[in-house]
Amino acid sequence: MAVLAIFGLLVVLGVAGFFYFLIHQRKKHGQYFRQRNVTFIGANFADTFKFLMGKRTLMEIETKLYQQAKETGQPYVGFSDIANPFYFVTDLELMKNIYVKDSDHFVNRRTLTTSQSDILFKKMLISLEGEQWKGIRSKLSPTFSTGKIKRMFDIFEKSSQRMCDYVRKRVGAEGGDFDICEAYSKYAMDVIATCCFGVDSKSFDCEPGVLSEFEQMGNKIQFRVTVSLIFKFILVQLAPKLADFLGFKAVNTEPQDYFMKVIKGVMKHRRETGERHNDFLQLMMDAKEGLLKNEENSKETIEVMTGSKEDTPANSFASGEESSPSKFTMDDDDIVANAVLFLIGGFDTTQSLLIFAAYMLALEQDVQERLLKEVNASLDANGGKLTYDGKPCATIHLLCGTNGCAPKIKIPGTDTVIEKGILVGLPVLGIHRDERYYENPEKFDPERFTPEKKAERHAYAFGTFGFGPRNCIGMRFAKVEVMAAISLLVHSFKLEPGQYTEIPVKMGNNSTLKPANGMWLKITPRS
Ligand code: HEM
Repeated sequence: MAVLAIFGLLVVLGVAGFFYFLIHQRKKHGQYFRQRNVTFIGANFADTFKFLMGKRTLMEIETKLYQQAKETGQPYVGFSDIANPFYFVTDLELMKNIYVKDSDHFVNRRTLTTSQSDILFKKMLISLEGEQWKGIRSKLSPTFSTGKIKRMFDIFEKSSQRMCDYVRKRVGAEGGDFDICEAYSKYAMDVIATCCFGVDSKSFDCEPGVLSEFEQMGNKIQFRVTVSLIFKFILVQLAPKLADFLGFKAVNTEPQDYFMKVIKGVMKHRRETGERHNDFLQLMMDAKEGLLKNEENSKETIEVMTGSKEDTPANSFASGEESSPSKFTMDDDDIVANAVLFLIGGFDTTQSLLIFAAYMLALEQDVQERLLKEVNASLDANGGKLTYDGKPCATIHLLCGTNGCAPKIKIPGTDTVIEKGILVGLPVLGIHRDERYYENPEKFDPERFTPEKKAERHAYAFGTFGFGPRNCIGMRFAKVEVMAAISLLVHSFKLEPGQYTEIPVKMGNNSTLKPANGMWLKITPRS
C-alpha cells in the first residue's frame, strides 16, 4: 500500500513538474519574442497535452498553428516548440530569401542526438553541418542525377510487378477489400533494399501478416513520434550532457547493427568478385573511390546539390568556387550511414504518398480513368513495358516541415535579427492548403500541376521536397519510384472505395502522414 502511495505521489509530482516546465518555457520564449517586437503565438498546452494523449495529430496541430500565424497578418511570428524559440515563416518571398539569397546561413538542422555511440546517425547527411555537410552532399549528389536513376528503372519496374502479383494473390480473381498500406510498405522496402543495400528484401515472399527480417529491421529504424521520443528529444536540446550520460540515441542499436552487417557484407563481396550493379550502393562505392562518371559538374548535378536553378551562394560552392568536393573523402561508414538514411528518408515518405494517391484515385474515378488511359497509351507505345519516359500525371501533396538554424542575420525590410542557433520553421502543410495559393485546396486535382498552372503560382507555394541546398536529395528518385508503382497498380486493378474505406480518412497520430486505421480499398483485377 505504502509503495503504491509513493508511486502515485511520484507520478503526480512528475506530471506537475512537467507542466511547470511547460509554463516556464512558454514564458521565457514569449519574453524572447516580445523583446524583439515579434508577435508570439505559442505554445498551445491543450494541444500538446492532447497530442501526448494520442488525441491530436501533428497534422491538426500544424494546420491550426498556420491559421493562427496567418491571422496575425505578419510575414513571420514567434513560436515555442517547448525546447526552443522558433520563427514560423508564412511569407513566400521571405522564405525564398531564406532558401536562396541567405541559403548559406540556413544550412544546419537542429541537433537530434549528442550520443557518441550514435555513430551512424552522426555520419548521416541529415545530421551533418557546415563544410562537412557540403562535402558529403556534393559527393552524393551525382548519384541522384536523372541519368543514374534511369539506369535503376528496372528495379522500380520489377518491384512494382512483384507488388501487383502480391495484391492479386491477396484479393483473388474476383477482387476484394484490401489494406493497400501493406503492399506499399513492402514495395517501398523492396526498392530501397535493392537500390541502397544491394539485397533482396524478401518482403513479397512472406505470408500475410508476416514480415521478412529486412522489413522488421527497416520498420524498427524508422522515426516514430512517440511520447518517449519527445521527452528524449527535449532532453537532448536542453541538457545534452545528461542525455549523453544516459546514452540516449537517435537510432536503435539492433537495426543499426543489422544494416551495418548487411551492407558491409555486400560491399566486401563486390570488391572481392568485381561484381557491379546498377544501384546506389555501387554509385556510393564508386564515389568513395573517386570513380563516379564525370557528371559532377553537370548543370543537373548542381541542381541536385543546391536545390535551385538560380544563382545562390551554394551554387558558387557547387561549381567549385569555394571548397572543392574532391577535397572530401568518404569511408565505408559514410556509405552505410547514408544507405540507412535513404531507408529512413525514403520509406515513410514514399509510402504515404502512394497510400493517399491510391485513396484519392479510388474516390475520384474520372481521374483514375484518365490516368489509366495515359498509362495504357504509354505501355502500348513501348511494347507493354513500363519505361522511364512514360509520364502518368498523378501528383499529391505531402506534409513536410522543414527548418534551419541561422547565424546572426537580419530579416530584410524589418529590424528583426535572427540570432545564431535560433530555429526557423517553414509550414509547408499550411501553405499547401492555403486558398491564397490553391483554389479549393482540399480537392484532389492533378491538373493544378500542369506547367501552365505551376507557372501562375509562386514557386515556393509547393514545398513537398523542401527548397534550396538542403532540399530532398532523393526527390527525382522518389518521383520515379512512385510513378512506376501507381502506373502499374492502376493498369492492373480498378480501385474503388470499399466497405471499410473511411471517408474522410482518420489520420494517424504520428510524424508522417499516415491513416490511423490502414487504407482499405476495394481492389478488382482488370483482367
Ligand atoms: C515522396 C517522397 C519524399 C519526400 C516527400 C521527401 C521530403 C524531404 C524533405 C521535406 C526533406 C527536407 C528538406 C529541407 O530540410 O528543406 C528531405 C530531405 C532528405 N531526403 Fe527526402 N523525401 C522523399 C523521398 C526521399 C528518398 C526516396 C530519399 C533517398 C533515397 C530521400 C533522401 C533524403 C535525404 C538524404 C535528405 C536530407 C538531405 C540533406 O540534409 O542534405 N528522400 N526529404
